[in-house]
Amino acid sequence: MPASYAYLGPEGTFTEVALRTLPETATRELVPVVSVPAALDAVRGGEAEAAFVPIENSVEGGITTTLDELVAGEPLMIYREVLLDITFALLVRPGTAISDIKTVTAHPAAQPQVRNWMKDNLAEDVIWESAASNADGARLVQEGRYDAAFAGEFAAEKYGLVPLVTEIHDAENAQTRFVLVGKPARPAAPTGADKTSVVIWQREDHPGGLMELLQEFAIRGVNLVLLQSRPTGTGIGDYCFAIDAEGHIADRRVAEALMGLKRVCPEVRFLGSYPRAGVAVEDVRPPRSGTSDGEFVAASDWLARCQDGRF
Ligand SMILES: O=C(O)C(=O)Cc1ccccc1
Repeated sequence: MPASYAYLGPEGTFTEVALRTLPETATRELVPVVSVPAALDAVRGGEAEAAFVPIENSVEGGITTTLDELVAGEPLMIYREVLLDITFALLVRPGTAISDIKTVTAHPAAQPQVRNWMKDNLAEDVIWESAASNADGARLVQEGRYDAAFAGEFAAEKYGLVPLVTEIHDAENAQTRFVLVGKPARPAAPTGADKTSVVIWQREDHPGGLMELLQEFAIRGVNLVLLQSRPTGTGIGDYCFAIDAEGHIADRRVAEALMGLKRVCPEVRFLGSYPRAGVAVEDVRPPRSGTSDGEFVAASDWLARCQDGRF
């Protein structure tokens, strides 16, 4: 049996479309599961080699279920990311007119991307209910549970539906980011256009606390591309921070920043270093003066010589 990747299903999700862009899926069995936690549990339980799940969208920010699952429980690591342009279609059973629509459904992350369109085009009292995924919403329309679903146009045929309206997106260029997650192992070698994800916990609430943590990146010239606070669940005001930084853990400036955080945070969870989707190596900004690998190595060599009295 080939190794399997579990993904947020059922068949026909944006997640599946994004997953199929990864060349290695040609040799994997792709298994749709009902939720993000189910996909990650399949990895934790050893039933799947990896899970593929949405993690961030350009309109609303983080997909909190995914972040919360990665923050807690048995550690997992991100190995790949995929960016997908998202535009919705309004899927209905054949014969449904727009004026017949009393109930609609989709994944909660779809709502902010279709809210204005709904206001302008559907009845004022239309009822929205969340589905486990956009394709699951389509399946529920097929079953007659709702009148319409926002989903990818490609999902229509699978569920015997028709796209009544296509190209629905309140924000131009809306994208969703998906990640391939597995059990911890050595990250792939740097490609030159990489990203490192970590979750950090603050020691205790104090003035400038977050700034002190961010400083570990800033002084080493490491650029951040995501900062998301999540409640730890231990009390009001207790937060951890999910951070994506440019660079790879094999880069000295990133490694030194992580060591700096490890010294001052009660917990640092390394979530992986992996190639950055949509960024070519030639587009990566060169390290700020004084933060290249060569400069870090030269500085530690110099220190060793001082400690030896060999200068
Ligand atoms: O993959 C899907 O279809 C999902 O349900 C997750 C999702 C939700 C909103 C935008 C992109 C992906």
